[in-house]
Amino acid sequence: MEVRARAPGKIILTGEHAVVHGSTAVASSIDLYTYVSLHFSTPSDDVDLLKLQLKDVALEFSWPISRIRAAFPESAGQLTSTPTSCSVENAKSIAALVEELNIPEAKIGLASGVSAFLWLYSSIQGFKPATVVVTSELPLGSGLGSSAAFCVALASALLAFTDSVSLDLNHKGWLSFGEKDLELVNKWAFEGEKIIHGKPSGIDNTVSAYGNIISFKSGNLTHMKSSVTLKMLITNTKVGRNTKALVAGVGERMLRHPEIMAFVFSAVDSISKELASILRLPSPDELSVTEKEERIEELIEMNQGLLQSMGVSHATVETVLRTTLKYKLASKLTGAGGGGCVLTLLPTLLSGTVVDKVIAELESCGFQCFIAGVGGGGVQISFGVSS
Ligand SMILES: Nc1ncnc2c1ncn2[C@@H]1O[C@H](COP(=O)(O)OP(=O)(O)O)[C@@H](O)[C@H]1O
Ligand SMILES: C[C@@](O)(CCOP(=O)(O)O)CC(=O)O
Ligand SMILES: [Mg+2]
Repeated sequence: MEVRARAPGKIILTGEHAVVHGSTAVASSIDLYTYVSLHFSTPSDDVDLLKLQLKDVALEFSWPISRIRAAFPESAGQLTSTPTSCSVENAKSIAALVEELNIPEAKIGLASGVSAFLWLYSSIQGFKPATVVVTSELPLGSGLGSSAAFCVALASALLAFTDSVSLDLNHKGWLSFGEKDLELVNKWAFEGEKIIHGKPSGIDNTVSAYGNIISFKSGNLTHMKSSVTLKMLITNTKVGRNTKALVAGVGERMLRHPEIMAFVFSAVDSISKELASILRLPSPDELSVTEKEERIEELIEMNQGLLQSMGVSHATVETVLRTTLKYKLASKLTGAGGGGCVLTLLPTLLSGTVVDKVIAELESCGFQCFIAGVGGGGVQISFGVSS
C-alpha cells in the first residue's frame, strides 16, 4: 500500500516578512503542487533502509534503520498527535546524519529540507523502513513556498497511516482531510518549516494546508471569500536565495532600528487589512472591479516600497518592476525576496496583446513568466497499491 500527498505552493499578495513580526498578511494557494509518496517496505522486500528520493534535484539518500534508531530518542514515533519541536540535542543528531551525506556545495540548501524530513519521519513514523519520493512543480527557493508545500505534503503522507487521523483508506482518487486532521497536519508541517525557515510565521504551511485565500496574523488564519478574481503574472528572476537568511536579515535590521521597523511593519499591517477588505467588498455594489483593481495596484506598489526598506529587494526584482511599469502594471516581490519571484496584477480589462508584450520583454531579460491559477484547494492525499 502506498499513500501519495499533494500540497500547493502559494503567493503572498501582501505582508511577507512583516508577518513574521506580527503584522497581517494575505496569501493565496496556487495550482502548482509538491507530491510526496510513501511506501513502507514489507519483510519480503528484505531491506532495512529509510530511502529519500528527491527527484527535482536528482538526489537520493538512504539510512540504515539502525542508524536512525541510534540517532533519535526512544520516544520517536510515539507522539503523532502532539507535534513537537526539534530539540537542540535532536538537531545535533540530525546535523550529523546530514553531514554524512556529503551533499554537493551547490545544493547545500537541501540540507535543511533533508533535516526537516528526518525530524518529521522519525517523530511520526519512528523506525519503519520505507521509501519516500518527492517531486514538485514549484521552483525551489523562489518565494512560492516550496518548503511549506514539501512539509505539508510530507506531514500528510506520514500521518495518513497513523491512528491520529481518520481517513477512508478505500477511497479512490484525491481525498481531503477533515478539519481536526488538517489542523494536525498543519502543526506538524510548521515544525518542519521551522527547521527550513528558522523563524517562520506559519502563513506558508497554513495556506498550503487549507488552500484558497487567507488572511493571517500572529498564527491565526481567517478564510476569505474574494469577490475579485485576481489574475497574477508570476515572473521568476531565477536568482536563487534562501528564506532563512533573508528572514534573519530583516530581524537584524529590526534590532538595529526598532522604532523605524515597527512603523514599517505597522504600515504593512494596514496594507494587508485594506487589501482584505477590498477583496471582501461585494461586487459591483460599492466599487467596480476596475476600481478595486486600481486600489489593489496601489497597495502592491506601497508594499513593494516597504519591502525595499526592509532590505529584501534585488536588482533583478527592480528590473521586473521597471519593465512592468512601462505597461502601467504594478508589481511586488513575493515570498522572501532577494531575487525569487515577482507578482504583477493583470487587470481584467488588460488586452492579451499587452500581456504578451510584457511577457516577451521580461523573458528577453532571461526571466521566466507564467500565469498561475490562484486560490485552489489545499492538501489532499490518495491511496494506492504501489507498483
Ligand atoms: N521538492 C523538494 N525537494 C527537495 N527539497 C525541497 C523541495 N521543496 C522544498 N525543499 C526544501 O526547501 C528549501 C527551499 O525553501 P525556501 O528557502 O523557504 O524557499 P521557498 O519556500 O520559497 O521555495 C530547499 O532548499 C529544500 O531544502
Ligand atoms: C518571508 C516570509 O514571510 C515568507 C517566505 O516565503 P518563501 O519561503 O520565500 O516562499 C517568511 C514567513 O512568513 O515564514
Ligand atoms: Mg519557504
